[in-house]
Amino acid sequence: MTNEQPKSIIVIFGATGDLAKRKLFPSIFRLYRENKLSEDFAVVGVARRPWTNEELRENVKKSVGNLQTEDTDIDKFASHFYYQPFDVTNVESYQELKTLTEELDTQYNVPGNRIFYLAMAPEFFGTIASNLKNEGLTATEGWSRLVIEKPFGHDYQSAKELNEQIRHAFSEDQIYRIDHYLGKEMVQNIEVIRFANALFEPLWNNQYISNIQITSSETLGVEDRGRYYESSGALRDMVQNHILQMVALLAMEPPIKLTPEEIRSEKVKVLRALRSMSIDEVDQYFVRGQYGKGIVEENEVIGYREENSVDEESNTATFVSGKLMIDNFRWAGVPIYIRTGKRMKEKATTIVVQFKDLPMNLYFNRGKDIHPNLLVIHIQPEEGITLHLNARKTPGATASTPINLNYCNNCGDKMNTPEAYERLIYDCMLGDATNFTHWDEVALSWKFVDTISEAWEQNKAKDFPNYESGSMGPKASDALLAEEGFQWWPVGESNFSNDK
Ligand SMILES: NC(=O)C1=CN([C@@H]2O[C@H](COP(=O)(O)OP(=O)(O)OC[C@H]3O[C@@H](n4cnc5c(N)ncnc54)[C@H](OP(=O)(O)O)[C@@H]3O)[C@@H](O)[C@H]2O)C=CC1
Ligand SMILES: O=C1O[C@H](COP(=O)(O)O)[C@@H](O)[C@H](O)[C@H]1O
Repeated sequence: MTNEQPKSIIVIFGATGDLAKRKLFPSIFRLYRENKLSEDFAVVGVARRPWTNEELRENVKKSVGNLQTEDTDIDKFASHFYYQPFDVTNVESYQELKTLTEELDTQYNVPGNRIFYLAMAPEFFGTIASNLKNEGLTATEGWSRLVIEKPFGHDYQSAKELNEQIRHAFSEDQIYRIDHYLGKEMVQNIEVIRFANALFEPLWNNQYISNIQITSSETLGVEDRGRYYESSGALRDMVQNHILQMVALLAMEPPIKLTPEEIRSEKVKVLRALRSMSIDEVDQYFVRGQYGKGIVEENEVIGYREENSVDEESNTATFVSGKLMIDNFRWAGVPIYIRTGKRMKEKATTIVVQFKDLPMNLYFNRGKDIHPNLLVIHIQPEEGITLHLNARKTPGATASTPINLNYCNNCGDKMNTPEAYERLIYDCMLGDATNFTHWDEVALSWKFVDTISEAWEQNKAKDFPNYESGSMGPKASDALLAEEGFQWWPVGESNFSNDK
């Protein structure tokens, strides 16, 4: 992060909601605490609840209380927050919002810069964007940017319609579509690990890599989001966005420059090269699962079909694993395995790059001891890298033993690692769209995922629930790799120790 102190008025639509409380207020506070904001900023919260400025400020203080340090004045921070109660479908209210933001420009010395953060249900995105434009809130002397939360559509068609609605009011370079995985330190680090190391980039292709595995497992169930999740499932909730974004970063060609346009253009090429499937072929490449009851972190938990707002015969997948093929020169023949699910054994996001075996290994009994070189990128909860190598441990011995080289990015000081939302809000203030998703990426991801959803809607799962809570998913997910002689490597903490 740079030390610039961008000035803007941030309008949060949905300021009384969960996202604002859990992610947005704390992230803005951290930026303030780290002196990234100066005193020249204001936040206007919008929602229907008849709160006052004081009530919003009290809620802000509550949500950031645990982040306070000795040298931050939480009351002073909260005094930058203002509240405007209105229904976003009510056009007249936007004039009052306009007047307030203009007054705040003068009070906080802000040159007309605006961030409109839509922390609300997607059905309101189009209406808010049009009203902002039609009522003149975007016609200021400074810049205006629109930040949009997920889900961006339900499939390609609905995403396209939503995009068209928004584009009537904002140009593509004013739209910042959030994918919070792109704000994670180690996701941003993929590019650096690849392009700043002479060791990896020459090997980063189908001559030397046998397969890549991306796991994003959660221990949580659907919590109180049953209604949303029933229409989304793991495929739309995680694969269409976060997982495909990681695939694109891992597989893209080196961009000619590190500009948002060049990086995006390389990511788009990967998404275009994803092997498409016919509906009948989906089962060869993808496995779905739904959790039943079980034990997670020593607690008994209920199955998905027993969760609130979930159909007791639900066909929704809470787990997806799949084999992606990228049909281009670099990756032809290298499977990229992905898996994500709720109520799994461990909370971890881990990427494992498995290198091909040597043509002949003098130190191992071939077929018995196989210790391939692995590069493991730990995205969360640990942030770091492990390189699995082979070396002689005992002096004079002829045998080789697997050893791990570990680098941990957040072991020293977890407090100071910026949160994903903190980075993304700051990037947006600076006008850096690198870590936001462009429409072209969203469109291609939906087209890829739509075939799978269609296949699964046509052929209902007959074996749901098919994995126990606290496991690593259904057996068919292991079989997907076993068919080609591979196995899922351990994820999370179990892959982050020196004694393996
Ligand atoms: N919560 C999370 O962790 C995440 C959320 N998201 C996305 O962020 C968005 C917001 O989610 P979340 O905060 O959880 O949702 P909530 O339901 O908690 O909040 C919704 C907000 O919208 C306001 N609202 C609803 N209708 C209107 C209206 N007609 N006019 C004005 N305000 C209205 C509500 O306030 P009031 O009732 O006072 O009007 C509330 O502030 C969604 O798109 C979600 O998918 C994405 C990733 C994670
Ligand atoms: O976008 C989402 O992500 C979370 C997982 O995010 P993480 O940062 O905790 O890995 C997931 O729980 C949620 O269902 C999904 O909407």
